[in-house]
Amino acid sequence: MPVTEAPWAIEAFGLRRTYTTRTGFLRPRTTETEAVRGIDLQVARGELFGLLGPNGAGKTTTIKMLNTLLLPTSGTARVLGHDVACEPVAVRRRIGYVFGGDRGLYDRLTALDNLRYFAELHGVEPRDQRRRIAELLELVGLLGREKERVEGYSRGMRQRLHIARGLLHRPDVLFLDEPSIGVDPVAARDLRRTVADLRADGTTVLLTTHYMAEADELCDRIAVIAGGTIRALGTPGRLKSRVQERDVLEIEAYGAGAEHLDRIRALPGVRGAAAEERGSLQTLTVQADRGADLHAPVLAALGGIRIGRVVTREPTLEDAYIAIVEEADAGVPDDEPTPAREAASA
Ligand SMILES: Nc1ncnc2c1ncn2[C@@H]1O[C@H](COP(=O)(O)OP(=O)(O)OP(=O)(O)O)[C@@H](O)[C@H]1O
Repeated sequence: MPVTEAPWAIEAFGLRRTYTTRTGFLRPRTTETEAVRGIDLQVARGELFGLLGPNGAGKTTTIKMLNTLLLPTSGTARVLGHDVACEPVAVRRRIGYVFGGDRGLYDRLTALDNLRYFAELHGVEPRDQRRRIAELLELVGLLGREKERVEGYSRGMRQRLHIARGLLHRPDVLFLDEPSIGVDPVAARDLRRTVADLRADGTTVLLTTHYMAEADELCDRIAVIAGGTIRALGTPGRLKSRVQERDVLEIEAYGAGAEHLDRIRALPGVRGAAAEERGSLQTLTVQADRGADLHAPVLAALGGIRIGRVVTREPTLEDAYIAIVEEADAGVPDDEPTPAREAASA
């Protein structure tokens, strides 16, 4: 019988995961956290798919179920046609997993020795190792630096070495969990280029990131997860179209509190307001109906506090993301089409 390859690189249907934790010694208590509450997802072969969501949304839990590190509480998922729960070995053979941060490399070894060690661990044939490692060092831009100890590497270089490590066994699907965390902007740009090259080579990539510009630049499609469910799914353009009828007012402020944001949210024409803190400076982002001139009323709502730069700009993917997550927080029901719902309505 001819072997037919699955059309999708990744599929998930009704994927759920609940964590059970026990606390207390004398009076033990069990707490249940529903981290993922029914995710439906289909990622095409060769696609670069982004998972975005606030802290605790369930992104890492989803990735860990898809890459066989965690068993789903219910639902099913397949990678390249292999069921993650019933055929974990077949799945592991075809995937790579790269996570951000400092774990997973041997600092006292050179980059080359790290890659040799992991090549052995992944069962890369000894005669292929030298060529494969050279290819990967070239791909991630570390050729010429491979004989240096990793302890002297910058964060960006470490991340690129992590990616090389994850690709040693030529996986068809690569899970990249926050690769650019803590990496400076120039190194992050180099990393993005490496990720784009992977996609150009035909690798399917599932990427989680908190950097919207990164997701906008790289991803073919994005799913926004909040509270353990997918709240929006589509191309970056499609997600941005959700906020295209809006203007965004950006205000630098010093000392704005929750009461100021509430006052702004109550203004007619305002669709949402969020604040990002950087030291004593806050950047307030106010989304308003297009054409509603809110300059004066917003400044009045901030009466009494020091204001810096004020600009009106076009909405970005980040604004769409904020709008989606705020709707989720406000308990607005989500009406995203999912594979399961599409099949049900067909
Ligand atoms: N091992 C665990 N035991 C208990 N609860 C957990 C465990 N791991 C995660 N959680 C909880 O599950 C929820 C989802 O966590 P998860 O790490 O999947 O989110 P995330 O979207 O990856 O967040 P972040 O962006 O912060 O990495 C959170 O409420 C988290 O506290």
